Amino acid sequence: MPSGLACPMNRSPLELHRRRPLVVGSIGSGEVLAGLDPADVASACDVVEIRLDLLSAKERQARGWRVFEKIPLLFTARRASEGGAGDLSAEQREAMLIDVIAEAAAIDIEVASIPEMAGLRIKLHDAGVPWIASFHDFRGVPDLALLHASRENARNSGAAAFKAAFELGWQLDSLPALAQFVAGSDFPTSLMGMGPFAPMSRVMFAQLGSVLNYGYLGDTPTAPGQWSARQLREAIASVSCSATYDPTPADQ
Ligand SMILES: O=C1C[C@@](O)(C(=O)O)C[C@@H](O)[C@@H]1O
Repeated sequence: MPSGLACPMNRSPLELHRRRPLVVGSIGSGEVLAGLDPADVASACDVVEIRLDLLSAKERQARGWRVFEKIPLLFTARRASEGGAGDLSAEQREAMLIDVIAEAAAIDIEVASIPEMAGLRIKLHDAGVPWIASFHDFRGVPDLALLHASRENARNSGAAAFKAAFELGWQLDSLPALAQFVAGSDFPTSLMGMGPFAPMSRVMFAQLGSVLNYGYLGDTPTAPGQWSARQLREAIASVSCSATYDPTPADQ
């Protein structure tokens, strides 16, 4: 199901499509943000994620992300229980995200934060800015029923896509069901492992139709086991598209 994400400020729209896995370059500190060359970033990824929770108040005010004027920006203010820094309250995170709506191609809202971000979701709807419903488990592979319920919650709440990141160690027997969760979905979905098998899982899930695939920019990973965005882009590009398993018609 193609899903055009409208973008303010003339940034190119994000087209979420399982046959075109996008690479998100995630920025994990103000120092990294200040040191990036926009042309270099544009060649490494399709979307830049600004982790507002990983920037200081001063760095947020400086709005250093404006140098990426031609690259779609995805803003995140991660809740502490899902790996966010600074133990920010829901009110603080919502205020940070509202402050960047005009610059955003998309906003990340955890599934767990959907109820408390009602005000933000109304503003995003009014501004025509899509949001990605996210889910994180740093301890292991989540129960598949929970993943399905979370994705339905995301869909019913108006998200443009569902994304889940989870620790992937030796639970490799869970891979066939996870593969089906992505490849068999009629709703834009992203999956990614973290930890020991993160790298291979990110290429595999991209092959299976994961729409947003995260790597880091600069030298600071924003999740355990990430590739750099450039490495991930090259790895995804180097696997055969004909190997893509897609049980649904191409126009879905
Ligand atoms: O949700 C995600 C995905 C991520 O956790 C990853 O596993 O690459 C990295 C985070 O910065 C981002 O917000």
